[in-house]
Amino acid sequence: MPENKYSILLPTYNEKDNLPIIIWLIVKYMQESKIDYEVIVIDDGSPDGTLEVAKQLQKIYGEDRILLRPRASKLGLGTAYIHGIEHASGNYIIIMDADLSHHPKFIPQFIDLQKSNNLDVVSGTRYSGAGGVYGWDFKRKLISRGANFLSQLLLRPNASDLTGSFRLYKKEVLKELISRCKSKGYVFQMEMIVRARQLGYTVGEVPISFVDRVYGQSKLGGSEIVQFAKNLLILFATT
Ligand SMILES: Nc1nc2c(ncn2[C@@H]2O[C@H](COP(=O)(O)OP(=O)(O)O[C@H]3O[C@H](CO)[C@@H](O)[C@H](O)[C@@H]3O)[C@@H](O)[C@H]2O)c(=O)[nH]1
Repeated sequence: MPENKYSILLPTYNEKDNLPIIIWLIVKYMQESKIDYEVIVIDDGSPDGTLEVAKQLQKIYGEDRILLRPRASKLGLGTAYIHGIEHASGNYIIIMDADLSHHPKFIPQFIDLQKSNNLDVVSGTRYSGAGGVYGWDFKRKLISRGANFLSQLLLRPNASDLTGSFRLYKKEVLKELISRCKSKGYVFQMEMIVRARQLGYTVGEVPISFVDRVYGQSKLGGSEIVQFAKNLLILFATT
């Protein structure tokens, strides 16, 4: 049987300070665990020069390990994932934020859990077991908890962290889920898990520590929250 390969998708928008650290950590943990991998950076025309930094990192770690799949302008997180998957050569896809809130040390744990249970999806959870959130102010914690509570109530997905985005998928499963998901914005992450459950795919969870970014800014604003509430209700009505 051919060896497994893991394609790690890193969507970036203004992450020039975080990118060298996250990529260094990914390389470290993948090498230590002897896991075959590639990192795909999907930068959306970041004005801070993220792509130039990514090009330097490609020179350091090699073009077979660090792939650049930039787009000219900010087209959003959901379509960035789709763009990355189109270029992924791995049979497994790992999706994570590039801002250091998702620590690469959890990747081998995701892989171990997937392998030992042949799971279709492994989702990082901040709201179960040893999982947690560090560095958020009260308002941001309330938004995240509120969003999770509301979605648990409406969708009953049997998953403890619906809004998180640190996940591992079998590539074929991810492609099918994407083809069925209609949500845009932050609700997209949620719909992926809901659809996975509906289609009978197996979902496991790994508790993760989510640490708020030190460099740069979150792209979550008031309009995203309003959009989230609207899209959640649409998802509720259509599932
Ligand atoms: N290519 C691309 N990347 C983007 C874009 N918008 C954001 N990103 C990248 O996507 C990652 C997450 O973006 P943030 O803006 O830092 O996310 P957040 O508001 O902190 O939200 C996080 O938490 C949410 C809920 O807990 C999650 O739902 C969300 O996916 C993310 O993990 C970062 O790597 C960021 O650079 C975009 O339009 N295009």
